[in-house]
Amino acid sequence: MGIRAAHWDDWTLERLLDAKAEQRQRVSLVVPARNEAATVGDVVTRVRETLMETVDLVDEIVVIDSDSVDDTYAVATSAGARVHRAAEIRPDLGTHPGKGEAMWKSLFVTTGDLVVFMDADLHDWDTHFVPGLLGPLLTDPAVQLVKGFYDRPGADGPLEGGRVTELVARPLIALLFPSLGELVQPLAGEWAVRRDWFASLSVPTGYAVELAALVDTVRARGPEAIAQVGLGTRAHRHQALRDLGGMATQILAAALARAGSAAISATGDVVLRQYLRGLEPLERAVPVLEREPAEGWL
Ligand SMILES: O=c1ccn([C@@H]2O[C@H](COP(=O)(O)OP(=O)(O)O[C@H]3O[C@H](CO)[C@@H](O)[C@H](O)[C@H]3O)[C@@H](O)[C@H]2O)c(=O)[nH]1
Ligand SMILES: O=C(O)[C@H](O)COP(=O)(O)O
Repeated sequence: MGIRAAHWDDWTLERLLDAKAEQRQRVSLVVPARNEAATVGDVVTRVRETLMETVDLVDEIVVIDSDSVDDTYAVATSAGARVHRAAEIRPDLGTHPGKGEAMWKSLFVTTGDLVVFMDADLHDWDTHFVPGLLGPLLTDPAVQLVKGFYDRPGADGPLEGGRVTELVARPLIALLFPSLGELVQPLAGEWAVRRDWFASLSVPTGYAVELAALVDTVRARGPEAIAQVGLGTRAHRHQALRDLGGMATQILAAALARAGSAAISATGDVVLRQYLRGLEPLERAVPVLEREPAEGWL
């Protein structure tokens, strides 16, 4: 059996609420956010109103403020989230920049048996993303990790949007991890996982957290431990191509480390040289560090 695919409305909300109550599962929504004051309030408010206050699907909404220098903390707090600064969570364990770091640290301040991750920069999305991602976890005990997928509309057709997906993640999967080849959006920031499983994984501190979790899950538990759920359409803020170079470097580092490359050290920074014009390089230090499984400290 390969990776199971489903659609978000394959389960009624009532069925998911019943399953959650029967299994006594708690659900945490975790939103890692760095400088997302413009959009994080909407994400928090809509999920709180529809899935926490109207029904009992989500037990807590936790925003992890990832070194923001804007009003992310205040906006998310006003919207009704519990907000933690990543650097202030378990300071004894040190602090690193990055999205994966924020997600790893979230394990120390959340209580959900099931953890749903959502990006904070969404501007075309809906609250059905959350029950959709919970569907396989609440109805199939073999599933450990659920990825969302969606159409990413763009001016030049459906491949537009997802530059790192098309140019880095899919080629890596084809070459090194073909059992993940059925995934429509392997890098989606909207995914859900059983707490115990995520806590058992090594977590890259940067943007490779998604690919690493997929590779480690399929290797340890097989494709039947992963499900993907169609969520409709999603649009987000786009990063500059130059910044995506850092993301691509992190994803390549995590993938090559898992392929056994001795050239990859999971401890330091990689220097990425980019050129705006002429021979003068713009150097950027890209962290490729990984956190050891959180379960050792929980
Ligand atoms: O240091 C950081 C950087 C980003 N974020 C947050 O992480 C989310 C996604 O970041 P973004 O820069 O918008 O990522 P994308 O360019 O959209 O990258 C896609 O691909 C990445 C690689 O798999 C995933 O991590 C992302 O979730 C997915 O949206 C947003 O809420 C950010 O605020 C942090 O919390 N800390
Ligand atoms: O999935 C990706 O490749 C990244 O999120 C970048 O997406 P974008 O090209 O739509 O900005």
